[in-house]
Amino acid sequence: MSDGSSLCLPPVRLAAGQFRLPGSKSISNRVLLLAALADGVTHLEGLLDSDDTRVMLDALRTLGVEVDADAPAGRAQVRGCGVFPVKQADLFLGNAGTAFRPLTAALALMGGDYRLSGVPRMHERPIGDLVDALIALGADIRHTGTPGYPPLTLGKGSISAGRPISIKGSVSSQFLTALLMAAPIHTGQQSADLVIEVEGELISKPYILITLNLMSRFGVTVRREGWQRFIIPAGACYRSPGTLTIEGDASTASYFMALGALGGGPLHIQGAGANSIQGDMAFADVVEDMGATVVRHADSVTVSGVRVAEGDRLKAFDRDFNLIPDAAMTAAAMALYADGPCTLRNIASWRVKETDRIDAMHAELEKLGAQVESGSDWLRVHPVDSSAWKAATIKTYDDHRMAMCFSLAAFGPVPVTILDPDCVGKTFPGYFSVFKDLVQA
Ligand SMILES: O=C(O)C1=C[C@@H](OP(=O)(O)O)[C@@H](O)[C@H](O)C1
Ligand SMILES: C=C(OP(=O)(O)O)C(=O)O
Repeated sequence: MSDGSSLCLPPVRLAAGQFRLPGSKSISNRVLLLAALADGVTHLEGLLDSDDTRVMLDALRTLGVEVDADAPAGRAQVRGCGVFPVKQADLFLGNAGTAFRPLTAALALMGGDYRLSGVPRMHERPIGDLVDALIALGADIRHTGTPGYPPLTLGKGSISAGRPISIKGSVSSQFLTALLMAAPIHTGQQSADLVIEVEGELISKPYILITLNLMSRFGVTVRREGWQRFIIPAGACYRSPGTLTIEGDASTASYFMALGALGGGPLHIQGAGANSIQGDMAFADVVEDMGATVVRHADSVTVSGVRVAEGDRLKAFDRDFNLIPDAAMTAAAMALYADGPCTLRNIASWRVKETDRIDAMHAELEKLGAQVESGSDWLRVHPVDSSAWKAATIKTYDDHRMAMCFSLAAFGPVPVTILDPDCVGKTFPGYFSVFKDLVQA
């Protein structure tokens, strides 16, 4: 069905079965960097094998870190080296925010001649708040293209962290994550604590909890005062935890929770559950509120639901999605089958991700026959009556989540064609083959 550049999905009615999630992108890229900075060898299990982890692995190897990876098996062995031995490198980081932002901070604190670049869209994704915070600390960073955006050129700098570092958190939580993860490069040699203060609003907070959890697994416990102040103790430095198993990706789980909710289920999703450290597991509450039945196990979730292809409807919602911006896109696609208009609020960060996701969602949902409204930080989707569905060709804007979300349109009565389905490779190259195994006409 796929000719490489498009994939036509015929209408489906049912979804059931079981499936193991690929490793979490957020955890994989964090632990690769933490392991590279730590003292000792770290054995990683369950590592995600995708575009985003590949650019991180390639960058670490280029920087002289010894990494022995069996990517398809999800295993890697990383020999940590504290400060990277290669002092001059040109790093290509694709469109991986979880590689670009933390590596910028780590390399800026280490000092060296580095150039960091990505795909054209990465050069439209802001990084100015992080760069300003690092420059205030004494780092030498220049924007070689548009001010405030990659590509970046890093130099030696002269780091002095006597005063609290201030970082804005209203554009991306990854800036605070980057400073937190890099901080021990500096604190390791200092006799004073390092204080990071968040200036103004902080979005996507659960990702900060992932960062703090993983830092503590590598021996660095950060003191947190609400969401305003983070204190990294003097002398803090990373130590390998030995072996670390990465849980399944909770954002990816959202597509399968949606499948169970729309296609009857039961759909048993293995690899992340009630014990997960990922905020996106809260998407289980969203599908439950829409009328699905969710059973939460320690590291799996089972979702059963209605059969929208037979005319059943999900309950409409009006909610704030700031804490789960990635899984929120899945809710926007599920809104096609709701019993009233669904409103997603507080999602301004969508505009600076893989594409402008508010505009992209708006345009593509309309092609299916939905009435859609949107504003600077919100989106409202009106459900589609079965007679109003249009067989559409969906643009995916090189955004893996657009492609995965729009597979859910296959529960409508007409075929849906997904352009460039391979863009799912950013986080889940095998998505469409698993999708086809779990659905039935
Ligand atoms: O830290 C992370 O792993 C992430 C943080 C979120 O970004 P923002 O903080 O920019 O919302 C999320 O959208 C991204 O996919 C992964
Ligand atoms: C926003 C995303 O990615 P990134 O880590 O590149 O920010 C995402 O995966 O939805």
